Amino acid sequence: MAGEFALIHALRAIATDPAARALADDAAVLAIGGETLVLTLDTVVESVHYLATDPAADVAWKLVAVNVSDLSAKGAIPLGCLYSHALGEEEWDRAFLEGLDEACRHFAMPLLGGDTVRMPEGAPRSFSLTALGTGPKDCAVPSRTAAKPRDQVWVSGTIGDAGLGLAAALGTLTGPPEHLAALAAHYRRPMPKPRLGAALAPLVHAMMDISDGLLVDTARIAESSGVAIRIEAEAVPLSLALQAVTGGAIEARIAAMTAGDDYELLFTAPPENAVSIRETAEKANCSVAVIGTVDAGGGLTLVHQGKPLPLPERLGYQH
Ligand SMILES: Nc1ncnc2c1ncn2[C@@H]1O[C@H](COP(=O)(O)OP(=O)(O)O)[C@@H](O)[C@H]1O
Ligand SMILES: Cc1ncc(C[n+]2csc(CCOP(=O)(O)OP(=O)(O)O)c2C)c(N)n1
Ligand SMILES: [Mg+2]
Repeated sequence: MAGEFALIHALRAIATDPAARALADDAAVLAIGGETLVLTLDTVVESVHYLATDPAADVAWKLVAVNVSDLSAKGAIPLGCLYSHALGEEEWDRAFLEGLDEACRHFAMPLLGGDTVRMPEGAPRSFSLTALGTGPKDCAVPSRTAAKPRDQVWVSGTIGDAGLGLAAALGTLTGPPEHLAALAAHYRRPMPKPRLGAALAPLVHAMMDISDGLLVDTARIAESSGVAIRIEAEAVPLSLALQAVTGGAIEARIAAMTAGDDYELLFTAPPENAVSIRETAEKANCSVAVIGTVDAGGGLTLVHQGKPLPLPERLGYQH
């Protein structure tokens, strides 16, 4: 099979239960009695999702955070998690558990169980986590399929920090040490926002988290929803650290929009909800920005200072 896309396509014939959302969403959505259970599973693999040199506690944090990010995008509040641990060196494993404990406490997601295995000598390690959350009570669980013409496109936080943070962690980026440290922290310790996601759920049409890259994930909403989306490159929020290190020119913006590992929320909402969205974000102490618009039609277009900008060859990360 050619890769991630082909495999997931083939799996759709098996995962026909409506709760699977046709394997076209961030999480499964299972109605149980009057409640909605939201379920997701993400894995981190050495040398693919984290560096062997990353501190063990940060690897555990990332494992928890990438899963909480999927719950957040569905407006779900964490309920608990199960994880699978590949045994390693004793000290490293101990530090990993400290990070796991810290992250589970931070996101109020108790560890409920899991599994432990040993990989063959020398094999890279991987850690999987299944997160469960409770979906919103008074509205539908936001999907990738509900963007509508006239919607505004929004993102939370800033984009591209983790991508540069990887370069900082690899030592291939130069700049003021405090900025490099801030960028590396974005890479190692993503900060998803479950309270913001839950508060936004009633106000949005489509919502997902950005894991593979802003452009590719926006293209996924456009395709799933059967709409056209136009992104204004200059409206994409960039951190001061990213601007200071890169200068913030259009090439750096494009790199930020395609790097991935952001774990921010990407959502569309009707313009009449804009004031409530800004108030909601302020209450949650989070920043949000309008970066584009939804129209009838299909596909993704990029605009820079009013002029069309050709899409980069690579819109984001692909396995
Ligand atoms: N091995 C698998 N078995 C079943 N479903 C899968 C598998 N791999 C991916 N999926 C599903 O495919 C969809 C897209 O996957 P992915 O890109 O990993 O989602 P996300 O970015 O939200 O973590 C999701 O619905 C996910 O549950
Ligand atoms: C060592 C290393 N190289 C490259 C990356 C970049 N990267 C790897 S996977 C990924 C996308 C997110 O991972 P994925 O498994 O696709 O998560 P999902 O989309 O399922 O949430 C990115 C941006 C990284 N995080 N670490
Ligand atoms: Mg992915």
